Amino acid sequence: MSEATFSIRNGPTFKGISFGAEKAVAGEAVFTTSLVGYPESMSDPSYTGQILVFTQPLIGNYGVPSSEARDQFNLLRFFESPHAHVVGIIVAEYAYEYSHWTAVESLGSWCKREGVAAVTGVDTREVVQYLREQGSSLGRISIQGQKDAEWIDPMGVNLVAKVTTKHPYHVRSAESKYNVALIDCGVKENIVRCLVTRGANVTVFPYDYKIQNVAQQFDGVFISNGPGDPGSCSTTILNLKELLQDERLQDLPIFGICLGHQLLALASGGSTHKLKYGNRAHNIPAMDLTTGQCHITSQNHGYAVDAASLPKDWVPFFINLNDQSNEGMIHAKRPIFSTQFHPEAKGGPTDSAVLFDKYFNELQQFISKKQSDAKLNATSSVALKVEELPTQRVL
Ligand SMILES: NC(=O)CC[C@H](N)C(=O)O
Repeated sequence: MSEATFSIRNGPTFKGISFGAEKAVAGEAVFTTSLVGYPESMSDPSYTGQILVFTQPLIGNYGVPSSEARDQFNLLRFFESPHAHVVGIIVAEYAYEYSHWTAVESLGSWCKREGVAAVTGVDTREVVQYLREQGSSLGRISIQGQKDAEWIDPMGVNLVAKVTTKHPYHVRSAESKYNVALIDCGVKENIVRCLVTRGANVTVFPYDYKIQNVAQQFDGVFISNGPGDPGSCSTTILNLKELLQDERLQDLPIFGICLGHQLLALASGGSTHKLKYGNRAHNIPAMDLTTGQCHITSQNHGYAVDAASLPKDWVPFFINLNDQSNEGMIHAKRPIFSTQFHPEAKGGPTDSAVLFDKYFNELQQFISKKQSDAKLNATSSVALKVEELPTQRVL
């Protein structure tokens, strides 16, 4: 066990003990107030390049489940992607002893295998007070006796290109009632699961795939979560712009989550901005502006859509009841909507799973319309043989 320090650029330094990979790392320091779900958060590709500070003081007490176990759809049973994406974690008290029926190893041993630096013994209350005042900052973890890592701002890097599947893959549902094209900007496994368990075969495409060329083969398009600044995803934004403008696809259902929401807003002519310190928690209240109902939501984002920038025909769908930031948008005439929060949860509450049901109602209506409308039955410009694709993400 080595001594380690966590430093914030132009800010304080905290001394602690390393319990993960003994490796000097640097990234953006952000905090989450979620109480559980560290395997899910750390394997969520949206955290790529970040040092995650947990405000929950005791972390590691239920160990880490198998990162290989898969369900009947060949999806990872316990993780949101096959690997950890945070570069480091900071905790107040690491639980060296762990116990849970799903645990196969300790958090420390998983961090070591995954190359994630981990520091315990830090006053995380003080870290968060600093980050709340100063805003998200660059951070680094140093290990005694090792050279420090250079400061890195991951937001200046095309992180989506790092985490997207390298080739299209196909996940088959039991019923095969619908066919959904998913744009993978760093998709969480449970988003794919929420689609296949409702009867959709899901074809997952790399983030820069010309989705507009194959969209006619599908009953709906889905845009995933993902890391980094939405503004740096220009290829996806251009593809989405063409998709939205295609006359033949005006009835195509589209659903976007988190980065997917931000990209849809940018492709429609709206704008985004960086929040002071972001929203990362599993209990953030978001109000549905169409019903007045409040959903308790799972969140992990540093950017937000400017509601006032939304062009004509788009209306805010949800609003954050803590900071009043935009939490979603809905098209006034077309079956398109998106949310900043995570209706798929993992971790977090499932209050908003109903939004997947809304999407599936729209897929069903689209299929019925296609059957009675010859124009929409036009064949796609690129014939894609989904049966020949691999069945899991290509790293
Ligand atoms: N979870 C996400 O998709 C995050 C979106 C984006 N990277 C942000 O930080 O705002």
